[in-house]
Amino acid sequence: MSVRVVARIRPLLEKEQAKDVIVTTSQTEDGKPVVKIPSPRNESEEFSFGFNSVYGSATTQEQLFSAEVSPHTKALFQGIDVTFFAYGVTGTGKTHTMRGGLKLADRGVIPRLLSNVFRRAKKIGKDTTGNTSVDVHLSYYEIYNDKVFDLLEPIEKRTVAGLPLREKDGKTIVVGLSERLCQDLKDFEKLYIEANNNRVTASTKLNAHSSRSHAILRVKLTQTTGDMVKESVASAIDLAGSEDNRRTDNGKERLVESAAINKSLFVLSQCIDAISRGDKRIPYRESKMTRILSLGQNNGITVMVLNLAPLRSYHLDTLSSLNVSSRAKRIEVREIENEVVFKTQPPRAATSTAPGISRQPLRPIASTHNALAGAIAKEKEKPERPAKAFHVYSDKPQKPVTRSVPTANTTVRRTALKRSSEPDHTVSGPKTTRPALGPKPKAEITAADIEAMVEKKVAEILASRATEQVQRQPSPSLETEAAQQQPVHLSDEVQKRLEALEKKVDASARTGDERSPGLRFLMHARSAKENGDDEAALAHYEAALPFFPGQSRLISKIDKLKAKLAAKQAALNVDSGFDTGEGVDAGDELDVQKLERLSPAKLKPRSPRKERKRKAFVVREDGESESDAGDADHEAEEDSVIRKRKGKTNKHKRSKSVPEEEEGVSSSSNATPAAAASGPAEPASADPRVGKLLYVVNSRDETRMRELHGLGAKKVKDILDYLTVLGEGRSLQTLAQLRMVPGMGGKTIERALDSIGAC
Ligand SMILES: Nc1ncnc2c1ncn2[C@@H]1O[C@H](COP(=O)(O)OP(=O)(O)OP(=O)(O)O)[C@@H](O)[C@H]1O
Repeated sequence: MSVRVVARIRPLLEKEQAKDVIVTTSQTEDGKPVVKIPSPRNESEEFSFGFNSVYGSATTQEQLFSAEVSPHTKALFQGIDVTFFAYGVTGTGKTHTMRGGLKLADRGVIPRLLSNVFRRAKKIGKDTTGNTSVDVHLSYYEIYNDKVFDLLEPIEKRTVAGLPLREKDGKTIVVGLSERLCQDLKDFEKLYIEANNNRVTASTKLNAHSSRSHAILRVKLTQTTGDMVKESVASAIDLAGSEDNRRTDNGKERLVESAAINKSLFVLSQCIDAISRGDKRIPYRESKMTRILSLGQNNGITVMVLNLAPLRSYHLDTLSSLNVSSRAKRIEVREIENEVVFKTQPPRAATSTAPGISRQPLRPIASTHNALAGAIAKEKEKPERPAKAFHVYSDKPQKPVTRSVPTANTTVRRTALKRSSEPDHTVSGPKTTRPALGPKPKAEITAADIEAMVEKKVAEILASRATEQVQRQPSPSLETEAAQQQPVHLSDEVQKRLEALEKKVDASARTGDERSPGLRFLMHARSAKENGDDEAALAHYEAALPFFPGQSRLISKIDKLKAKLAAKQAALNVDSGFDTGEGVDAGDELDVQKLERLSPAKLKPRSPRKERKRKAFVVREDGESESDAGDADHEAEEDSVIRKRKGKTNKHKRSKSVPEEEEGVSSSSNATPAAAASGPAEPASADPRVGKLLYVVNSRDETRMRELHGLGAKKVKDILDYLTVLGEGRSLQTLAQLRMVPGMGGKTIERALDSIGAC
């Protein structure tokens, strides 16, 4: 079964006006529900995105619950895990959907679900005249700035690092998470209200109670009949909203949070993309949220609610979330009942008797059954039933099952995956042994920490893509590989620009300019853009925004890239034929020709002549002339940031050290990216070792690089980082280029060449 994806459009709020509504609901001719939204470039064109269900602004909480949640409580009691999560831009109604208001009619999915669970549990007890008992345990935690905090514990107990995650028996575990027994709805409400007070919220202009963290509620049901114990979990997740910092007027701290939130959502969209493409490697591990959500790895039922605001002011963000969520429909999950476990000796022994139930953190199930999603067209083979792999649960030494289950006399019949009843002896000591955090833990998370985290994640994603690309290629012998390799050339001009920018960033970091991380992001963004990787460029520009709040050129670049990617995605949807009736509707007003005009990666190959012409004259899809105007302006902005700082801190040195750098940049502003990318190549070296060395480097294969003399872990990492900045599919062509990598001096290269020669 696929992830069920439903869209919910919120009503207009006070002060919002009907004339600004651009998102509407509709149906295809064969009755499939769609959300419609105009193209940001041409209002007369409309995109249609299909979902399993679409709920308009008049939908009540009761209606949504009855249609999307209530039917799954039966499955939950059958032992199937269920996950509901709300996704969408900030202020679109995720918290309203999940939590809702205090009035009875306004209550959201979570209180209604609990109410259902208790009612059903009571009925089961009655129907079985007490033979079956149902225990309900609650865990509630948040992921704030990529750290996990227990919401059922007082804030003073939080540690700086938050709770660690661990993989165990195919599940992602939050180590040390507390669990509370709830007898009835009143118990739950008390706990839930208290916990929500702990949740990190802050005011923003857009939404007075905007949630700054992802909140995950875990409801564990333990049904005991005689010596049989069945356990299942309902997870209800209210994701933090991606947000547009222009509209929120965020302060610096909020901007840093925002970068972390946007990044984790970016990683989620990367996971969805990777799954729907059928990639082997899904980047779950790049963020805690995706690791916990394990979308597509979890067995059971998953319902994603896409919350939408109907307004024009959300246009691009809405389009982007429609794109992501419409792809999520392709994710396959398995509805597998959890195993019944019989009361027995300590479950740890049971686990040790169950061979083969160990998690392969990144691939196992996703790469098998969700390879299906992307490969639906490729092959219809049924993958093997996987070891069960999901859930968000606590492995804290246990109360629930172990407490109520005798520890002798009975045996385990099946593979015991009674994870939450397993005492975890490997878990480190109780949380109180960790250094307690002061009342304001947020103060300890610096902008630099977040910046490093964000940068690392983006770099990792890009690096993993690159690695994957290398892995996909067959691996012929070194000689033939080196000979066959056709590196993409970056001209001297482009190299100079990147080098100059890099110097500026370093200089800015040395003098402690707090915007230096932002400059670094800009550099990475430009590099990605040069290389045609718009997604990476967008991610880096967005990461840079908090450091240059309100900068119009940067904002405009982000908008243009978003529009470009949205159009590109829409074009791909149509092109692949996948989304007929779902996603962009090929039968609608859009046609391939129109999309082609919108799409940056034109669908049809051009003749070389046309291509040359295009490079010379064409206006890029993002609205910038392919001549230098756009980049030059932007560069000027970056330069001005640096010049201002230099003016302040280093005036007297400027005349000596700056000209070379500035010359590099200003001359580069005259170079068009297209022209630069097609500039003349440097002559190839006559020394055959050079080709081999460059081949090994460009393979991005860490192990092979480490085999060369002089390339230790740090240097290899520097090379990989440099290649990441260079972009996917790009490579170093000359030793001169290799020398630009930090730490790759002449001696190092000589040693590496010698070792190549020796092998
Ligand atoms: N279906 C709805 N009916 C009535 N009001 C709604 C609905 N959906 C959202 N709202 C209102 O819209 C505002 C924003 O909603 P909410 O706080 O749930 O957004 P959110 O997506 O959770 O935002 P964030 O990501 O910032 O937490 C709130 O005032 C909420 O009451």
